[in-house]
Amino acid sequence: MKPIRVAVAGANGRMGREVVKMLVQDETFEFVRGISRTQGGKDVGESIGLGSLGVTFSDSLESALLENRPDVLVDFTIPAAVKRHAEIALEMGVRPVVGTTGLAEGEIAELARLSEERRVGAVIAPNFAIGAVLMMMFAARAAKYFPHVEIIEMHHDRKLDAPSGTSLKTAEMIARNRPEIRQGHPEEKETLEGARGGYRHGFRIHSIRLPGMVAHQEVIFGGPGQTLTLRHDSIHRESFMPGVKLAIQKVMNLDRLVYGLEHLLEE
Ligand SMILES: NC(=O)C1=CN([C@@H]2O[C@H](COP(=O)(O)OP(=O)(O)OC[C@H]3O[C@@H](n4cnc5c(N)ncnc54)[C@H](O)[C@@H]3O)[C@@H](O)[C@H]2O)C=CC1
Ligand SMILES: O=C(O)C1=N[C@H](C(=O)O)C[C@H](O)C1
Repeated sequence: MKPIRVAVAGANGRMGREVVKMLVQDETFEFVRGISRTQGGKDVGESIGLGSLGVTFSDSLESALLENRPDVLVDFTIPAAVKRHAEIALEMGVRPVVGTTGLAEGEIAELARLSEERRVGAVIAPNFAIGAVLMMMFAARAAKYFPHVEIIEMHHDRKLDAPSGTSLKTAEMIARNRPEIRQGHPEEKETLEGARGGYRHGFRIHSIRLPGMVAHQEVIFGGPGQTLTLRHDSIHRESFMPGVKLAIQKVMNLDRLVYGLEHLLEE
């Protein structure tokens, strides 16, 4: 079997580095190009401490895709860049696997339309850690029995978007199984702005940003006389790699966009 040719946008970032490390250790993949903003021409491996890989960075996504013709583009960049990256890839027949968060619902819908139009598969997953995906699935299930719920997401303090993509996806999955009820006291008033968190689908999401953290989330359900807490912790970015690997493999056989790794897991 020919290896799957993969380019990585954001290959010099925290997640990008981990993805490159995973790709070069697995012979079913061929890492063909890194895309950066400022590292053009440099050897990716040397820049990220893996030693020479003989694969360079390009500062232009279009040139990288034209020159290297990857099967898949993995994107771990920034909210401001990801939509255009995915569009460029789809237009050039390259399957995007997107981990970058911060895409609005409407932007995901536009990418889904483009993917279907071009019949080029795509995966957008706000969280590639299988444990986090299970937590979201369990939360959706619990919401049938416990409609009162709040989410607390905790991340490192270099994160650009709040709330996290994971918490928004969790909220969306919970909302499908729960009527939109009013939670808390009907006359509740915030005496400190933001104290009750952000409101989404009828409940609250709270974001914590601190050094020392990686990615953590609690979904807390409350009912008469009991609470149920679901918690997931990514304590290292290697936690995301089995999911990235799965998405790269599965996207090869898709002809539309899949939003969420839960749709790619075996029953
Ligand atoms: N889906 C998932 O499982 C996960 C998603 N993330 C998301 O991935 C994204 C990246 O996270 P980190 O790696 O921690 O961030 P980071 O800041 O360490 O890396 C981002 C990299 O993208 C590069 N970049 C920015 N604009 C670019 C452009 N136009 N072209 C090419 N490269 C560009 C930056 O120079 C940087 O090296 C974030 O949105 C984060 O929320 C992070 C962890 C897991
Ligand atoms: O920025 C991060 O680090 C992470 N971002 C994703 C999110 O917004 O949910 C996934 C994970 O939580 C790590």
